[in-house]
Amino acid sequence: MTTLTLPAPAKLNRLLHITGRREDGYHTLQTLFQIVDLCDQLSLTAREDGEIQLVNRVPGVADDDNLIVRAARLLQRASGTRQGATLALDKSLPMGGGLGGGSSDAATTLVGLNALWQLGFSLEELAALGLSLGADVPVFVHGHSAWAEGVGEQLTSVSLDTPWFVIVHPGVSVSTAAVFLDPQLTRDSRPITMARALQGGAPEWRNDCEAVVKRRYPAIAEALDWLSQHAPSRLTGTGACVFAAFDDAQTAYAVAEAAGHHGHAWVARGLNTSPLHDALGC
Ligand SMILES: C[C@](O)(CO)[C@H](O)COP(=O)(O)OP(=O)(O)OC[C@H]1O[C@@H](n2ccc(N)nc2=O)[C@H](O)[C@@H]1O
Ligand SMILES: Nc1ncnc2c1ncn2[C@@H]1O[C@H](COP(=O)(O)OP(=O)(O)OP(=O)(O)O)[C@@H](O)[C@H]1O
Repeated sequence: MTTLTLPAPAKLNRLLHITGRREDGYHTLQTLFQIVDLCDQLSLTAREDGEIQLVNRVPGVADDDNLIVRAARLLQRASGTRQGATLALDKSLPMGGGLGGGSSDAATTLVGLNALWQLGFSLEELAALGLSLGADVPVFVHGHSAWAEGVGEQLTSVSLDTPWFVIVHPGVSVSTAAVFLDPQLTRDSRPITMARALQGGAPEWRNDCEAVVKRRYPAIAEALDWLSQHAPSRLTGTGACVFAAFDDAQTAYAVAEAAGHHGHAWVARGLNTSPLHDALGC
C-alpha cells in the first residue's frame, strides 16, 4: 500500500488591493502571496476500489463539502481514473483565518494524488482545475511566492524577503463572502505594476479589506493595533489573522509570547518555494 504524507502550507497576503468587481460578483485583485512554513499535514493512501474515504472529520464541515474530498473527486472525474484514496488530514491552520488553509489542503490533494495515481497532469492543469474549488487554490498548486492578478489565478513567480512572521489569530472567524459583499469595501484601487508592488513599503503594502474587517470585528482591530506597536502590521486575506515581519527569530518569539489575550499566536518563516513541492521534487 502506498501512502504519501505531505504538507499543506499557509499563505500570507503581503499586500492586497481590490481593483474591481466582475459581472459574476467576484472581485478582481492584486496581491503578493507568500507561502510560510506553518502547515496542515495530509496523508494520501491509494485504494483500488475507487472510493474516496475521509479518515477524520473537520468540525463543522460535512464530509462531502470538505475541500480535500471535493478535490479528490474532481481529479477522479477529470482523469477518468478508477483509483480511489483514503485521506487523513491533520489540521493545524485555523479555518476562516485568511491563511488559505482549506485551499492549501485542496491543492495538496490535487498535487499529491496526481503523483500517487501517476496521472501526469501539469501544475498549470491542476491549478486550472483547483480554481473551481477556491480562488486561493492555484497559488498553492503553483507552489511559489507570487504576484497575482485576476481573482488570484494569474500568477507570476517572485522572490520575496523571508522574515520571521508573527501571526495572531484573534479567535473570530471571518466570512470572506460577507466582507466582499460589504458596501463600504474599497473596490476601486488603481492597478499598480508588479515592479512597484515589489518595491515594498507604504502606501502600497496595505490590505484594502482592513477597514471593513476592523469595523465588523473589533477583536481584529484590537489585535492589529497591538501588533502595530511592535512592527508594521496587516491583515491577511479577509482575516481573521493579522501579521507582522521581524528580522530575527528571537524578537518574533518574544512578540508572539506577549500576544497573550489578543489570541493564539504563531511564529512562521516566510518561504519562496512550497514545502509541498520540495517534498515531491516538482
Ligand atoms: C481574499 C483572498 O483570501 C486573497 O488571497 C482570496 O481571494 C479569497 O479566496 P477564497 O477564500 O478561496 O475565496 P472563495 O472560496 O473562492 O470565495 C468566497 C466568496 O468570496 C467572494 N470573493 C472571493 C474572492 C474574490 N476574488 N472575490 C470575491 O468576491 C465571493 O463572494 C465568494 O463566494
Ligand atoms: N479541509 C478544509 N479545511 C478548512 N476549511 C474547509 C475545508 N474544507 C472546507 N472548508 C470550508 O472552507 C472555509 C474556508 O476555510 P479556509 O481555512 O480556507 O479559510 P481562510 O483561511 O479564510 O481562506 P482564505 O484566505 O482563502 O479566505 C471554512 O470555513 C470551511 O467551511
